[in-house]
Amino acid sequence: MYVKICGLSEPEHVAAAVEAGADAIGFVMTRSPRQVTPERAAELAAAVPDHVLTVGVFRGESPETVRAAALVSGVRGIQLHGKHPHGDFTALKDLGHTLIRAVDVKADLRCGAYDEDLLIVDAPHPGSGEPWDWSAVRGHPSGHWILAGGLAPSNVAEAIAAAEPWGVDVSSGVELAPGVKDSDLIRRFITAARP
Ligand SMILES: O=C(O)c1ccccc1NCC(=O)[C@H](O)[C@H](O)COP(=O)(O)O
Repeated sequence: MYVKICGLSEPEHVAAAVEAGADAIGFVMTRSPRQVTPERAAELAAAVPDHVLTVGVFRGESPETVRAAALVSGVRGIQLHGKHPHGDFTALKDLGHTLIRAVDVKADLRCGAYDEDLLIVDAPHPGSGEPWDWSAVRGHPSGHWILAGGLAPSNVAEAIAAAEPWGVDVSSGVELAPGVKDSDLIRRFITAARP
């Protein structure tokens, strides 16, 4: 089970996620309680070993803005939320980054339909921590797809059983308050996702 921990902003939580076995960690570089600047993301990403994918998270920015932030931060993955057209993915392809399309269940659920490498199927409000009917997506996405939205240590096993994803992604469920991560919750989430 591929596990991504999103919305990190402190070195201790980056270290906890890496040590606990996260496959990917996300730095939110769009409006959010978890927003970090590209420069701060660069500091955090510098401590991450190569086997863990560092991801910049964006929503609605132009490809030019995303490209600049990705290059300053040094992340190796780009996650686009919202109604980004296919052309935005095409415009970023030459970077060679792992491209991630993040959508809700009503979108095109074929991973690769927008030339992306990974697909995240999320709640309608990303980063809200709101659970949704994960079983509704079961059997619909194709390829490497990641379930997100309202996941937590207490429910991630249930969500995996309901949706049968390739991976899982969490933010609010490993926080004490919006934007305040907790190392113990990060460890518990990863253990629960990979029993
Ligand atoms: O985290 C945010 O605040 C955010 C804001 C704008 C776009 C995306 C955002 N987060 C993206 C993520 O990858 C979250 O991990 C994902 O939406 C799940 O969030 P949660 O329900 O809080 O676990």
